[in-house]
Amino acid sequence: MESDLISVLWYIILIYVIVQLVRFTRADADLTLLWAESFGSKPADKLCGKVVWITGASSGIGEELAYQLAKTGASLILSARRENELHRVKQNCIGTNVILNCLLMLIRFLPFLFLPFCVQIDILLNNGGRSQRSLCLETDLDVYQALMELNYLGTVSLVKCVLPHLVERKRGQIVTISSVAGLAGVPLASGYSASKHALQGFFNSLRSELADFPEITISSVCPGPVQSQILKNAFTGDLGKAVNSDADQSHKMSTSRCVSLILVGMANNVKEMWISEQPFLLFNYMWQYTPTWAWWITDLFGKRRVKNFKAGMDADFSYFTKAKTS
Ligand SMILES: NC(=O)c1ccc[n+]([C@@H]2O[C@H](COP(=O)([O-])OP(=O)(O)OC[C@H]3O[C@@H](n4cnc5c(N)ncnc54)[C@H](O)[C@@H]3O)[C@@H](O)[C@H]2O)c1
Repeated sequence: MESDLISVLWYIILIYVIVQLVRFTRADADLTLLWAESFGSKPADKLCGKVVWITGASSGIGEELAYQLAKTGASLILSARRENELHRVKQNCIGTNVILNCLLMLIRFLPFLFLPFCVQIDILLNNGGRSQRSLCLETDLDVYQALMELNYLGTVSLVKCVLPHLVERKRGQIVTISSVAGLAGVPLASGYSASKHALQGFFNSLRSELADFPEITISSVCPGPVQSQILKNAFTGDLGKAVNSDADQSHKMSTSRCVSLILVGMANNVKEMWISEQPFLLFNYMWQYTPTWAWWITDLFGKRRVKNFKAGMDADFSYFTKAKTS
């Protein structure tokens, strides 16, 4: 009788483990973030009325962040390199943001009422950045310098501008779009990966320095491949030349899903968000918990990635069964 009970218990545990494994194969974010999505605060409840500064808002993840944040009722400050693209994004946001429309009416008639909103920043969203597609042996030192200046030092300089203001008010949020390349090594992106690792180190240290300010949240977002213009804008080995390829991106996570998860993380003060479809999510867990296996797999796929790149093919497709030409 007792042994029957133990057997039943083992079966229940086995079924539970199988169900969790099946669920994990469909997961596109780490467990904390998925839990927050199901049971945590809703973005519209937490982010409505916040003043959010988004860098790199003219395309990709930054553009989608602007749209989804506008829908929650947040007030936005958008910045990027291309002014005309920013105007396009602004117009699209105004179309969806009721509060922004009301504010614009107020600006027209009572400008002084708008001033307090202009000077206050609740959330700095460090999103602007560029990637890289080149072998270390073929990459000028200038490219490494540019990647560190843009992705790392550019972000640090904005943090240094905004942080004193958050500390004075004892609250606020700094959210930075790092990358899976900030947690793991990525062949053909040694400079990009280094700049994102630098961000991880910086923000993990800063978070602890701010332990006396529990209402200031420092969040790092580590997405895997997401649809955007990142590949088109990526540095090559030559500083003056971008990749400029319109390669198929259908294998990547949709921008809207990635951004909706980022908003969930922001609303629930999640400190590190892993956002990836499989197998990249599994790869994140391996880098964290079984690095020896992760190195072995990185070498295995890295070889194919480099081989495809040398053959003039789209390096990203080396992770998938069918390699496509760029
Ligand atoms: N798309 C992905 O697969 C992916 C994965 C992980 C992390 N990320 C990160 O997400 C962030 C957004 O990238 P994306 O994928 O949306 O690419 P994207 O190229 O579509 O957007 C990048 C944005 O950064 C801005 N930018 C680039 N250089 C700049 C500069 N010198 N000064 C100011 N702004 C500049 C661009 O104008 C653009 O608005 C980046 O930090 C990137 O590293 C992207």
